[in-house]
Amino acid sequence: MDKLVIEGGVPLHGHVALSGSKNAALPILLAAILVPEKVCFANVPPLRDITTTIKLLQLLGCQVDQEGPEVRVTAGEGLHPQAPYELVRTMRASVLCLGPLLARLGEAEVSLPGGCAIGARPVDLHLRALEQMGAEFTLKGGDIKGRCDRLRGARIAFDFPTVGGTENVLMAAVLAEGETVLENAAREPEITDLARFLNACGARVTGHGTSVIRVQGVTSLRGTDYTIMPDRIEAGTYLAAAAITDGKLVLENGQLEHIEAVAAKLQEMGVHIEERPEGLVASRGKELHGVDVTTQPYPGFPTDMQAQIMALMAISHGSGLIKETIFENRFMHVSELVRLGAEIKLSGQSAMVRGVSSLYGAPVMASDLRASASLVLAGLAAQGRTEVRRIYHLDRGYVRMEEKLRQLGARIWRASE
Ligand SMILES: CC(=O)N[C@H]1[C@@H](OP(=O)(O)OP(=O)(O)OC[C@H]2O[C@@H](n3ccc(=O)[nH]c3=O)[C@H](O)[C@@H]2O)O[C@H](CO)[C@@H](O)[C@@H]1O
Ligand SMILES: C=C(OP(=O)(O)O)C(=O)O
Repeated sequence: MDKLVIEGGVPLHGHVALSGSKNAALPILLAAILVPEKVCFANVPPLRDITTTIKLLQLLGCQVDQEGPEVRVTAGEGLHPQAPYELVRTMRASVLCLGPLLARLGEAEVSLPGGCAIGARPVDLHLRALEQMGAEFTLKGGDIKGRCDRLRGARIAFDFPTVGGTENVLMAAVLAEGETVLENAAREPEITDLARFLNACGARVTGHGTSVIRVQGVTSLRGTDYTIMPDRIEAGTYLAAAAITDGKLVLENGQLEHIEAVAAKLQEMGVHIEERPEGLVASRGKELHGVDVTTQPYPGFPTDMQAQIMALMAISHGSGLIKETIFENRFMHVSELVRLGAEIKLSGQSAMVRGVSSLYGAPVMASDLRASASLVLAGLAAQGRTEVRRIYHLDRGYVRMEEKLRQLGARIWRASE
């Protein structure tokens, strides 16, 4: 197993190129199941989750080839409807093949993903919405088995603006008969990216980016070329890296409009962020201050940035309260940040962070993807040596993070345990 070793205390400087978005690429690659012709994707981030998705597409009968960030998928004849547990358990996003398989084949057999370190992560809202469109489900041996004739359009009002649920239903609706209206739909930029891809294939989706999405079903989709959007969570993480090390970074292809809530909180803390032609420029102001943060669905502050802003608050002046409202167990990084000298008190879904003047290197354990990123950030700021173990979590979502950081001046390397 690999670990990252960090000698902290070096301010980061330079340009960093953002990779394609993991959370956009995963559903969009699976949406290719809907398209019988070849689809050519660019800017696909070379990540462990992408490799898993490609394996899944191949198991489902798609032809896939990959050259770096370019991935070509053909979902021709002879598709299979089964997504096995071995793959689904390693990547929750696998459940997003349910909507496309039902729409394309009229059947799907996808293992129930189960929970993960950050929470239970149920899919009841996905299933209920697909049932409204005519699908029938049974659960046997841990597998969801779904069947339908051609799905029919429906008016679906989500109880909560679920990101995965909106994606699954949106993909199912593009080939359904008639109109589907999704109310209280998720508004995340990754949903917009998915809708744009589907429209490029001939789908008729409007309203994406708002909470009411309308889909006029069509009978088939055609192949296209599509470039995945840049990763806004990677962007937020590097903004935090500039601030926590007291450096100055230019995030090439960073888009402020996708991370306004994050930028606003960082600015409130004292970070300078500017949008320039060369990218987003971030540097620390004179002094950083703690702020209160509550995670919310987009356009609110993203849960995927909660751990990283906590690391930054750990070395800011004053205190701040962080409330996590999306996942019930997304505070696993707290005890590890405390090992580095942070002062954080947990109470239910809230964490009170009292800034300290410095952190001190220590061995720490990553429990999930963004927790890993927060420990790397803290390690970059800490005095002495930090070792972050179990970084397979980090590799699920950050492209060559240690190489990118090293190019910015960080003393960080990968070693095996
Ligand atoms: C709203 C939100 O911030 N969603 C995040 C969530 O998406 P992801 O798609 O994983 O999760 P959802 O948006 O669906 O879930 C958000 C909340 O709804 C609940 N829920 C969801 C589906 C369902 O069928 N039943 C149900 O009860 C979940 O338990 C959770 O509390 O994790 C991703 C990875 O960290 C993030 O990129 C998304 O931004
Ligand atoms: C937890 C995350 O991803 P996933 O939904 O793939 O687990 C994330 O992107 O922060």
